[in-house]
Amino acid sequence: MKKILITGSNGLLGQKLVALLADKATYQVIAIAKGTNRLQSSTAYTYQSIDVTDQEQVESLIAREKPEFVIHTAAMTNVDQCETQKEACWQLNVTAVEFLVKACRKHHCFLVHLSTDFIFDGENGPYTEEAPANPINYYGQSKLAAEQLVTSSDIRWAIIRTVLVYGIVQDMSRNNIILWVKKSLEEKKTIQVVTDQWRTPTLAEDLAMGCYLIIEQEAEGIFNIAGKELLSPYQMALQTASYFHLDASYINEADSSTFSQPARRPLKTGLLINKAQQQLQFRPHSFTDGIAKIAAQVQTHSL
Ligand SMILES: NC(=O)C1=CN([C@@H]2O[C@H](COP(=O)(O)OP(=O)(O)OC[C@H]3O[C@@H](n4cnc5c(N)ncnc54)[C@H](OP(=O)(O)O)[C@@H]3O)[C@@H](O)[C@H]2O)C=CC1
Ligand SMILES: Cc1cn([C@H]2C[C@H](O)[C@@H](COP(=O)(O)OP(=O)(O)O[C@H]3O[C@@H](C)C(=O)[C@@H](O)[C@H]3O)O2)c(=O)[nH]c1=O
Repeated sequence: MKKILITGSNGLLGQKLVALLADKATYQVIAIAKGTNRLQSSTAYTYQSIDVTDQEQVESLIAREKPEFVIHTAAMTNVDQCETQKEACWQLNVTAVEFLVKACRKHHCFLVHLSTDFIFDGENGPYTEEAPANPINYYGQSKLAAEQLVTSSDIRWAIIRTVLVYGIVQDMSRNNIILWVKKSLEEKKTIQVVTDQWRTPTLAEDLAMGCYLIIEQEAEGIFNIAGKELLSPYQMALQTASYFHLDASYINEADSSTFSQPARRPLKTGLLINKAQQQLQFRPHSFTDGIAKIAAQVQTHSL
């Protein structure tokens, strides 16, 4: 039985990962998050409240548990908040990674680190794993700095880059496009949705599966794990309306330049997943099948 430690277990990916791995007889799961456990209770994993920005807590946790694998999902994922609270963003997105790398080095853990398409400037996506990074906002800068800490270390590591993750879990840390569009249209609220940004949206379950394939194969290096369709948020909104039979006339086309957000967003990102498809046999759902998967879960979660 292999011990696996998952940080950020209250988050969207964290909850999906614990659900996926706790069911496997070959893994012993330790879920880590700040504060109280928001996952449904189960005997198939243990939970510990740990602040990953506290070096002492990180070091003693890894020393005590000595996991074979650490999957690090915890991060400040509110891109505008990263822009306005730079110090807190750096602490969580970079300094915590430094603590984890040090502890993994000392205790010989394989680190799987989660990263993002926002390390790119969005000038010529979709991107391969080799494309040169050039972040245009602070969140992207922090995630790139964290990648550099991992890649320059001599531990065993994998970096998973992903894009616009959507899904549904208990007490969500952040909203995502499908839930936001669905709720807005149900409430007959008009929404402005951009036509000039491009992403390969990623179903949270597919991302969790990508993490699982990496640890199963102990695959080292950088892997793009994302959906297979390049879509604009406007197209995603239309598909969501159509799936749930909601009135799409509440969806207005918008241009990114009309938005006044603290953080700039890269226009055309998206990640190419050929490497993961070939090397890991990663097979993501289509966007429509992803919406269907959420629809089947909506009733069991309080939004
Ligand atoms: N969501 C997306 O669209 C994308 C995400 N990613 C990356 O994927 C990873 C997972 O993202 P996702 O699951 O969506 O993110 P979430 O925001 O859903 O989850 C992040 C979790 O980290 C927890 N956390 C915050 N601070 C600390 C801390 N000091 N110690 C321990 N845990 C903490 C949060 O807790 P709390 O809930 O209490 O705030 C939250 O549950 C991240 O690294 C992110 O950068 C990459 C591309 C796209
Ligand atoms: C709120 C809003 C968003 N959108 C679009 C823009 C954007 O492409 C998409 C999602 O918007 P958000 O502001 O929620 O998400 P955003 O912060 O752009 O999402 C990012 O999050 C971080 C964590 C990542 O790592 C990235 O991969 C990326 O997905 O929806 C609109 O068109 N209209 C709106 O009113």
